[in-house]
Amino acid sequence: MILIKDAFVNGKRQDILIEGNKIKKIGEVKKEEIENAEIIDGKNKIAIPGLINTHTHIPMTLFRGVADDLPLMEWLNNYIWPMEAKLNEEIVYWGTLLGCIEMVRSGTTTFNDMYFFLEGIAKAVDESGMRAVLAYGMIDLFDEEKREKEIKNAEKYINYINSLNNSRIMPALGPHAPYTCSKELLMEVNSLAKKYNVPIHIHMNETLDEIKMVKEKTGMEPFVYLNSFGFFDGVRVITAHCVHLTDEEIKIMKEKNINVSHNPISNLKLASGIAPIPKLLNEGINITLGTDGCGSNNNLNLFEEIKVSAILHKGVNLNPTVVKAETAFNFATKNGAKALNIKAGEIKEGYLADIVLINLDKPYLYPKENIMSHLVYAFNGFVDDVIIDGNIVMRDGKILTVDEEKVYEKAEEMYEILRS
Ligand SMILES: CSC[C@H]1O[C@@H](n2cnc3c(O)ncnc32)[C@H](O)[C@@H]1O
Ligand SMILES: [Zn+2]
Repeated sequence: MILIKDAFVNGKRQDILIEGNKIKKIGEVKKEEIENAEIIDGKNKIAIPGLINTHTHIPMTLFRGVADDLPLMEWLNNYIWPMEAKLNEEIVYWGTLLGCIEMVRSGTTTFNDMYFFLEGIAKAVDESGMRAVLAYGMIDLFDEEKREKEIKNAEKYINYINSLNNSRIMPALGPHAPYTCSKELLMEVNSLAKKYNVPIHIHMNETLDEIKMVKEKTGMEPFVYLNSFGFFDGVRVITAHCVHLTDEEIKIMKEKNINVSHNPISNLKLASGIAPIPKLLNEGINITLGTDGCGSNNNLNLFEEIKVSAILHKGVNLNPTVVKAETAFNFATKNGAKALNIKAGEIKEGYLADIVLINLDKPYLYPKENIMSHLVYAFNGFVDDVIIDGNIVMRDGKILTVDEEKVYEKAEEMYEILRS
């Protein structure tokens, strides 16, 4: 049992009692209700739900700063993919641990990832104590032999993740994008998602160039094309980016209940464009937030994404009311939980105990009113305590699950291999 005593939660001072991996009670907890509970003093701290990052390539922490100031296709073809050819389980494992440390330190408790070498990723996630949805990233480049290999790999990894029997680590399918995956592969992904009851995580409509490629090949915009062969039918889909969309595509997204992972910083840095979030919100589409990988962001601090999503759309729409503070905060909490189908993203009795505490004694969090505003517009993301699945992962700024110094040392070592 864990008791968070006297924290500021859901608008008032109260206690939070955690039993197992769930929140048992919120309110006043009496001595008789707790046996051997670990007590965390919440005085002067605010408790918020752990943040949910819905689009990452976590081992790409090791690609931070290696190829800046480039457009997507040049970035991928000339820098990222050649370096990714050197990856192995060990490199990915240490890169993932580095990413987990960064996310925990900035208040993220769950992430939705697409990458290669999932055994290394899953091992690191398990050790770090984080919650994650892991998809093997599939690319067949329209080649039949590659397609068969990718489908086998994807199925193998779903079975592998399931075999871990760890409720914090869930499988998904990750076809990279319509410009790198054939129709046959995408149709097989739809069948596998139904067979294993797993979500699909895919890049959609990130740049004008890729949309042009899909239109030249199929005569249709990407969402229209995928919808034409039932890709969105009967499955849960999280689509990253969604920057350039036609009205017809937005209609499909609404009809098919598609979840959007909005990645404003990656989109700005790669000069891909700005997603029409206010328009999607008006249609009732579920908007969540993702950082994307560290090669294009260049960090995993979701608080930055919250702030940018709240201010960017005001600026481009010349309207300060379009994405309000609480709306942006919900992108990173409630909405992310909905997309990933987990009972998290809110501090409520019966919900998963994924809780973050922030010490309010910081110059940028005074005066201590309008806390939601501070979290969105003023906070830098450095949190103090993190509980995931009912376990204390960070306490008073110290990560308890991994040896941080060793990870930093290994990250440098792995980077040397990648750049050699
Ligand atoms: C198939 S695993 C994931 C694959 O995606 C690459 N990637 C990283 N960021 C982006 C992005 O913004 N758009 C498209 N692809 C991206 C990553 O390097 C892996 O190769
Ligand atoms: Zn991505």
